Amino acid sequence: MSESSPVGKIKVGIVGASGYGGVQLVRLLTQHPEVELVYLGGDSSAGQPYTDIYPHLADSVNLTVEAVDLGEIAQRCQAVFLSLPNGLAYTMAPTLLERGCRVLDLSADYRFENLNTYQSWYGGDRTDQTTAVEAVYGLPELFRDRIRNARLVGCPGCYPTASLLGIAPLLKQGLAQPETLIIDAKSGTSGGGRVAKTGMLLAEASNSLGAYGVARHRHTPEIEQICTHLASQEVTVQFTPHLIPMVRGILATIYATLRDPGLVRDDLLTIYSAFYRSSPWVTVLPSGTYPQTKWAWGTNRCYIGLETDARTGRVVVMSAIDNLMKGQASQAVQCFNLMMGLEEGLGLPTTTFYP
Ligand SMILES: NC(=O)C1=CN([C@@H]2O[C@H](COP(=O)(O)OP(=O)(O)OC[C@H]3O[C@@H](n4cnc5c(N)ncnc54)[C@H](OP(=O)(O)O)[C@@H]3O)[C@@H](O)[C@H]2O)C=CC1
Ligand SMILES: CC(=O)N[C@@H](CCC(=O)OP(=O)(O)O)C(=O)O
Repeated sequence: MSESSPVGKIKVGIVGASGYGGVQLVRLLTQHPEVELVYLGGDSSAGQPYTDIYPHLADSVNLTVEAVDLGEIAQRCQAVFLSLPNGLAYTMAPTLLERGCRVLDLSADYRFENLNTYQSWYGGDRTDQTTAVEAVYGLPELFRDRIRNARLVGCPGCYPTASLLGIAPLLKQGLAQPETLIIDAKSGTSGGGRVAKTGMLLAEASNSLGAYGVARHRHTPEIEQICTHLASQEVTVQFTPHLIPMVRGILATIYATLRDPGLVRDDLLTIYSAFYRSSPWVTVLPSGTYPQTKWAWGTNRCYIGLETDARTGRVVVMSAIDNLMKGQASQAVQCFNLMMGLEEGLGLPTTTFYP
């Protein structure tokens, strides 16, 4: 591993720099006051100057994408972000850790405590059990202290981030019946990544709305794993994702039956505000205000609003994030800040462009 640069900045690399996660990371890390971006890696883009892929970054970055060489990466970088399709990070992270790098994986490879769960949803042949057990789930609002001490962080999926931040106070404080949880979530098309897919063509996705992965989306076990941890009992959830014709953003609408049907909206808002008192990136909205995904665009924020329904005894929680930011890249930088002993919000955009 290389020493700190002369100016004392942390040398950082990104593998998967040409993708949507990669380009968010480039934007954030080139503006981060404690980071020197020294390495960009990829596969089909290897050999290309980065600004041939993203000309709008011509004034910010002067690097060429390189083929992945783990020894070379470890020599040049103190921390590495892996922004790759599922199933690749686990072939790279053990070597990078062994050679002294901190690793932040944006894929699903290091999100699961139990590798059997990973393999039954994602396939693959995992032999990195020792590495996987040391990984920390990168949701700072729930696991801040563990992330501070981690060498390897498995950053959450976009739907799990929106869902879990909306659900956490309900389960942690025993306010809702866990078995009644239903999550109805909508995502913009950038959630599918930059790789060409027919369903993401303008002609297919625009002016249309539909569910997919019903009762079998791979974010279900990820959400259930953390819900089980929060509730201290086995939790299953009904999770239905939808593709919505917008570029960025996720809105998760969460339904659950309250244990005490006498609880009203303002009681719950008080509890939510207290729960997130030390989490400045979660904004609990005032009574009667429900979040819009547009408010979170380009920021690391999660906006939460809620309502109770005395007729059904349910609470309805609405949670909005930018899938590429709090749902992916900026959350990874938030974790990086914690791992490196920096102020948690360093270099993270706080306010959206609007409208
Ligand atoms: N998009 C989203 O909203 C979210 C995505 N994620 C996760 O983050 C990860 C990245 O997603 P996203 O940015 O959307 O994906 P993209 O499809 O946009 O980008 C994938 C990147 O992986 C690189 N890559 C693919 N195969 C290899 C390989 N064998 N070796 C080196 N590089 C390779 C590609 O490089 P090249 O172009 O050079 O081939 C490309 O840069 C995924 O695991 C995704 O599930 C997590 C949360 C939210
Ligand atoms: C709209 C859309 O296609 N979204 C993606 C979510 C991508 C993501 O965050 O998934 P991982 O990080 O767990 O791979 C999907 O549903 O597969």
